[in-house]
Amino acid sequence: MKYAVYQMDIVAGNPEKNRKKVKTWLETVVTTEKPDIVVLPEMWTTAYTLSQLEEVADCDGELTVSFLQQIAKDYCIHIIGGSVANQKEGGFYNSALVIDQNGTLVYQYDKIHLVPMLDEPRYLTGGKQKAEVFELNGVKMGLIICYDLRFPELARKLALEGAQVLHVVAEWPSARKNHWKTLQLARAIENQLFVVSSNRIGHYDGVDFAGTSMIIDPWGNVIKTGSEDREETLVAEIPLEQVAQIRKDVPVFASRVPELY
Ligand SMILES: NC(=O)CCC(=O)C(=O)O
Repeated sequence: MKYAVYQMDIVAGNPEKNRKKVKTWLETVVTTEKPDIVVLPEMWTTAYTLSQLEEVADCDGELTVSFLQQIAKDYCIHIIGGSVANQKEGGFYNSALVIDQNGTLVYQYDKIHLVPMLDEPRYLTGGKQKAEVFELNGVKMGLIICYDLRFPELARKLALEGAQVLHVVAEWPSARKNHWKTLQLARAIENQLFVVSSNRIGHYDGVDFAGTSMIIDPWGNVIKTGSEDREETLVAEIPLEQVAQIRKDVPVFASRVPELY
């Protein structure tokens, strides 16, 4: 399975410009790299313009869902569509989207853990649905959003349900960039799966974002990593058979004794 990750800067509060930007990137990357699956960052249509949500948020995933569905069909690619500010059920959510190559919305996940350091609890409602695994090309996968990375029990639940790849879509600040790198490696190693992340670069409202998007194998080897401050595309094939191999060689799932902890 060949990945292309977009480590992008985001135009604050301008969904139209960001959709255009993503469309241009996709048109180029699909032609030059021919990926099976692409990954976008967190809140990529708006950035953290939380005080303007009434004006900039999607309504029930629109317009972004139909925009990504059309692209997925046109280019026959799977899209881990990052997340968008999303107005529904009387609140605003940070909703991540997964669209398959037929244009079907196969999974939507509303961020469960709202991040106090970026004021999310003041403006957003936390997700109420359980996080689940989803399948693309018959491969079980998981998806979490940024601050969720700090909660190992969430990634472990997805791994126990069979996820072989964990996607992390993020707007992680530079102030805590060593946490960003270390926690991604930890989630990959402890759960023996691939971690594929897309983090934004640039700044908004006095916050610098850390970039350093990553593709990590289940041994904790970094296959690809982005810079801290440049827009980039990370491209890599991931050898999925490594997941079964490491789980055989280092059988931590078989060694667990959850009834004692
Ligand atoms: N967008 C986020 O969830 C940021 C998370 C963060 O700043 C942290 O965990 O530290």
